[in-house]
Amino acid sequence: MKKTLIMNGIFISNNEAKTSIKGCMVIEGSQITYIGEEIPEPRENYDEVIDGTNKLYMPGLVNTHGHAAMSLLRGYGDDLALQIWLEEKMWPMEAKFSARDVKWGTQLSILEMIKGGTTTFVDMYDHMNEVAKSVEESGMRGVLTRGIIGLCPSDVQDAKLKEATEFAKNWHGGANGRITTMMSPHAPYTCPPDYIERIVQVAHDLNLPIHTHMSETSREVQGNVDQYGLRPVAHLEKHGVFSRPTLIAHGVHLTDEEISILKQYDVRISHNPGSNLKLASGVARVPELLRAGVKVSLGTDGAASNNNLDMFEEMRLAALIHKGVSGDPLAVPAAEALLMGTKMGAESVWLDNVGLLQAGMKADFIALDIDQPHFLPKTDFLSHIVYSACAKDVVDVCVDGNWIVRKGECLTLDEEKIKREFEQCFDKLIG
Ligand SMILES: CSC[C@H]1O[C@@H](n2cnc3c(O)ncnc32)[C@H](O)[C@@H]1O
Ligand SMILES: [Zn+2]
Repeated sequence: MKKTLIMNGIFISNNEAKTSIKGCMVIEGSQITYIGEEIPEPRENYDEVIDGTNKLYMPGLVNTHGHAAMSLLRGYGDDLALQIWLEEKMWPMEAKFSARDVKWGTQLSILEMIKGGTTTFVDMYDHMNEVAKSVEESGMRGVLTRGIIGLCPSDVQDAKLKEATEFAKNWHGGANGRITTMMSPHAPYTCPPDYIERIVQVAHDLNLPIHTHMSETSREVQGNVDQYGLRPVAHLEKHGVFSRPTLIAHGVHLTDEEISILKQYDVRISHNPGSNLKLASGVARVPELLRAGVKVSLGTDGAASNNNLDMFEEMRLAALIHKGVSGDPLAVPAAEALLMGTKMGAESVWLDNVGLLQAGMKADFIALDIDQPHFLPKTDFLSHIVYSACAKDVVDVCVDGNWIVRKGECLTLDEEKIKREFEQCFDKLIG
């Protein structure tokens, strides 16, 4: 088993008294086995010794909601509200997407994500075999799910459910355990109740979690009340969704009572501040959710509603917007925002062994080049990560003990080829 020593680095630690330590980290196979100030064994005992001078090591970022292939729609349909954006812009274009489009759109997003420090991402889309194969090739982690929109004839509903089931079954535990799967009714407004119940039944049969969009806009909430006489939380509860472990994307419009129901069921919320701001959906009640003990993580959503996949930006937005809205500077402190982007993100997708630099955890970590003006003074690196850093600062990325980015270059995917193929797909789509 390969044994690597990284020395002279600064490491973000989970020790509350000391948020970073100057020292070294040891990786054996796919695991972190040591982190501390001293070198635990003589240097000759290691297969690889890395000088971490001027590097800040931190856990890889976990993006808990997105649609990677939507990079093909970046900059298309800007400045619209969700429902019009979906119905008039996204869905008509997505109807033209082939498996090849999803492959190259996804690979472009994977490149953007891993070069920017994201080591795990959640993806809800169509043509998911292409996404899974791309994750496998890239070396990163993926929590993948075929998103199901049920506004279609019953034979099409049946076919989509079958495809989602086969995908979830075939890929759960795939890519050496780096891929896990979920079942996904797209949203309460796109899946009739009986269809939601059938999807929940499959999640029970396969022992898998559910991932869905919910309570993203006030229009959605009102529409649910008008159509079903219930707000989305009560509606999904009634149709059994929360009987499975559940990850909700957005959860912007929630009452106090709904927050306590979500807590009771241990439902997790993927907060997507960039997308919520861009689509004018509102600002999620993150401080209240956190105070109630709900697990809140961060997602970018797709590149068409963000318009990048930079998780540093989401951490910064999460730390800033809730201060602005509440008038409370402690609404989301920097340390909480970092946890949301790392450990809470991992826990939100039921990965308990990633998201922290600690012995016994998986070696999913990134290094930032801190020999740059915006990392001075060398005082509080946790603060610098949340308030000052960005995706471009990432130089090295390791997932499951394997380097997938070194010196800013992706080692697993062919960047030039991906850009070429992506542009060909795009030209064909608009041609
Ligand atoms: C069926 S695959 C996923 C589906 O979701 C759409 N989508 C992208 N962003 C959002 C969002 O913020 N709310 C709801 N739905 C969204 C995407 O266009 C795909 O059709
Ligand atoms: Zn989404």
